[in-house]
Amino acid sequence: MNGWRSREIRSFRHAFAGIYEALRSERHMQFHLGAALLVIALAAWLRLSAGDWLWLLAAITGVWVAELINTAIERTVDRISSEQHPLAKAAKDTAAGAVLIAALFAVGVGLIVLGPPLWKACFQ
Ligand SMILES: Nc1ncnc2c1ncn2[C@@H]1O[C@H](COP(=O)(O)OP(=O)(O)OP(=O)(O)O)[C@@H](O)[C@H]1O
Repeated sequence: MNGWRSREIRSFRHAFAGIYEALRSERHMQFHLGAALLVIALAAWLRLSAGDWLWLLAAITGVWVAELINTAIERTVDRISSEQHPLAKAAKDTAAGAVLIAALFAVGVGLIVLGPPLWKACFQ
């Protein structure tokens, strides 16, 4: 039981270390953190419904997961070789494409969910 628990704690520690490392080294991750905090603050200020919160949290999670996987793929490709190769380019570009799709989804959700109540709060 104790062994199982310490293994679980170690896994959590490794996962948090990965998130910290990505945040420390990737300026895109820092931007995503700032954007997520801003969106959460706005959602709290606008007192959005539980359904709206779910859309926002899904969008934030999607971007973070895509960016973390993108970072892992970049690191793996760089670890294998620093030589220029079309497959290395394809791997990195495809991973970047995943981030782009998640980010576009997040922008869409932000406009649909935050746009109308924000407009109302600011201009009506
Ligand atoms: N080994 C390689 N072989 C061929 N093309 C590469 C290679 N490494 C990077 N590239 C090309 O350069 C682009 C930028 O790669 P890089 O590793 O600098 O990531 P990045 O765009 O700086 O990402 P981030 O800003 O998130 O760190 C890649 O998307 C790819 O098109």
